[in-house]
Amino acid sequence: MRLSEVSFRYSRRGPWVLRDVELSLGPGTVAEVTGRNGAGKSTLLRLLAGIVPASRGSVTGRPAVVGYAPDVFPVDQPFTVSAYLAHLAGIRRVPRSSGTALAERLNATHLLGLPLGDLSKGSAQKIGLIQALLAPPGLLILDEPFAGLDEQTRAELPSIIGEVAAGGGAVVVSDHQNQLREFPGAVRWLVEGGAVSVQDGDRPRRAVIEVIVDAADAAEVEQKLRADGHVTRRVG
Ligand SMILES: Nc1ncnc2c1ncn2[C@@H]1O[C@H](COP(=O)(O)OP(=O)(O)OP(=O)(O)O)[C@@H](O)[C@H]1O
Repeated sequence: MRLSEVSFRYSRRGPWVLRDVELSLGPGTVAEVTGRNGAGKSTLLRLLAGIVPASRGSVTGRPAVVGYAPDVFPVDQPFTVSAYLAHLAGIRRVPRSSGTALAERLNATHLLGLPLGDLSKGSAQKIGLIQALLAPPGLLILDEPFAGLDEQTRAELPSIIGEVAAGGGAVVVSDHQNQLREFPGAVRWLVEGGAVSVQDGDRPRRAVIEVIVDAADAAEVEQKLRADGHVTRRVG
């Protein structure tokens, strides 16, 4: 996917939020978007997701399936969580069980029967994340996903991001707390003064190794690897 000379403003006479942005995003790339409050991180994410069109320039090569979790998930919809996820599963042509499986993984099964309007901010954030992951995304965009989440879900997020990337999806995460700083292979985009600069840093390249362990030890090994900052994924 490529952004060429992209500029954006919210209204015809409004101030430019982003100017002449040049970015490319390959399959399996994880990009962390940083910048001060109001710099334009959410705007850049909306442009990438296709929620808003570029005012000037072009956005090309956007993958067909985009999962987008906004910074504030809109809960003013008259559905229960499970009806909402089932409805979306239908639209995205994935089994209804996808939502339930993700709810289990993200410790959200207790939310399934609740009306969307009754969700707390953190719970709404979780459902926003689940809906973004319902169909395996070619592009996953997470706007400040760490902000409202509980500790357990927060700890799970790097693995989820790693899995999407390992499957060839690109992932863009805005994160002003730099929680992905240590994420192996992530690139950093700094939004500042309307420009987006790619921060190279000395990040090690990512490598994937397969480790086969006794099933009985799997949870313990996984926990140790994660504690050491590695991204793990159960296969089979
Ligand atoms: N819907 C909108 N209409 C008009 N201006 C907007 C809109 N959304 C954001 N802006 C303006 O665009 C600029 C960039 O906002 P944006 O939300 O993209 O920044 P951000 O870096 O994500 O900030 P934060 O870290 O506070 O979420 C700000 O000046 C903001 O006021």
